[in-house]
Amino acid sequence: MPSPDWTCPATTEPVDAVVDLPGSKSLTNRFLVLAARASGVSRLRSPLRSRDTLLMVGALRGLGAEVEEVDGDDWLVTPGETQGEPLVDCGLAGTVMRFVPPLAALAHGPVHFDGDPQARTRPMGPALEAMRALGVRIDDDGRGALPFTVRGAGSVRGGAVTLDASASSQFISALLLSGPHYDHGVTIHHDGKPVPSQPHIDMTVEALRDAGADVDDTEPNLWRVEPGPLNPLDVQIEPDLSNAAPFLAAALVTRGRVRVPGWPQHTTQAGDEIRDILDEMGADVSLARDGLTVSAVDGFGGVDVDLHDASELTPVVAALAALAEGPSLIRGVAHIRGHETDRLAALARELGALGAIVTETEDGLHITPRPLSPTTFHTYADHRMVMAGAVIGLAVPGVVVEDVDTVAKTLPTFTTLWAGMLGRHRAEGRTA
Ligand SMILES: O=C(O)C1=C[C@@H](OP(=O)(O)O)[C@@H](O)[C@H](O)C1
Ligand SMILES: C=C(OP(=O)(O)O)C(=O)O
Repeated sequence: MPSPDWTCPATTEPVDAVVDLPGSKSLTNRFLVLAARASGVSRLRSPLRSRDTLLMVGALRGLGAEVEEVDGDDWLVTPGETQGEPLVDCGLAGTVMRFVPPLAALAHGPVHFDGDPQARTRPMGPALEAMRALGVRIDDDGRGALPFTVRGAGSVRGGAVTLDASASSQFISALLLSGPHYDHGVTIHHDGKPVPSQPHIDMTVEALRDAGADVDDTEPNLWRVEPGPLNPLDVQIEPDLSNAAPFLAAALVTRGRVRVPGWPQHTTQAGDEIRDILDEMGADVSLARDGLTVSAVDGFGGVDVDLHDASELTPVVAALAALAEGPSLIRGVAHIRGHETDRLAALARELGALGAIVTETEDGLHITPRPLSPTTFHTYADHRMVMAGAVIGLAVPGVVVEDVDTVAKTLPTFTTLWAGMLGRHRAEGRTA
């Protein structure tokens, strides 16, 4: 059932706000997976609580781990053995549908996987084939997608495998995260068009090393993780930088100022690229000890940007592009047709309906701004479409974002934070 529509708050005032963002989805879900089979109890400090991370918690509990809330803000993760025949609900979470099956292969018995209707069309084929090549039995209906059953045999041979990860970096991250538990570890060779989202693979490698794993990523398109136990973790989760993007974009749209405290000086989060993009569009961007501050006094221009490494940013950058003073070209993101929805088609349709001239290219979008008129902004179960609609709605009074709660995939508090940023401390505008 779709959730309520949301009339986006518009403003003619410059925003001047400090926005505290909850933790990173990608970091939270990696550390959860590593902790679920570590050699002791791990502590995740300030993890993200959102649909994707709670689905991950549910999946790992199904596989026998305990996840317990402590001190109001942290999670303690205690590894355990799988009981029964769990059904893992992946929702629409790429991290759950890709990261959990290689772990489930270590269970003693079958583990079933399914998810939202849209999840059944997200690419999984190369990941399933690679697992089979490493010795895992999987039953599926031959489409290379959810639903499927992993027939856990208590151990996995592992070893070397070649796969095409051009549809998603998560295929590589998934095998690496469970590889230390395989008899021969895992050596992954990518063969195909360039792998997207390199920072997310770097994040996986760094998280594995935090847990004491021996990983070799020195050669392009080749990754090796040695077999061996993982140490328990005690980690502070960074704020989610991709979720920060719409708030920072608001500084440009309103000619205001937004600060996000806790912005890391060093990070593997792909969302960090938003700093360069906003700078190129004409914002003042400064990273200091008190966080990242973005401000703007004048209008802002379009960009020509390759988002292959940071494709999560596409919806918000496209929304900004539709409000910019010149045309933009977003390149390198053909694979986001397989994200929560076909994001290129969705953005072309929705920004086009508002009045922008948007052309889909083979690997991106060409956006020419035009005066925009309010309409219903459809979101296609995509949290980042909600964020894109909100950015447009700041400058175009009357934009209605459909199914707003879909944003809970990574940021359940989005509308509250948005209202707070605008100095209106309640989730405004619900019409149903
Ligand atoms: O590993 C991760 O946490 C992610 C990797 C990326 O996936 P793709 O490589 O499929 O784009 C990114 O877009 C997604 O939001 C999160
Ligand atoms: C693509 C995304 O998510 P997922 O982890 O489900 O792939 C995203 O958050 O933009």
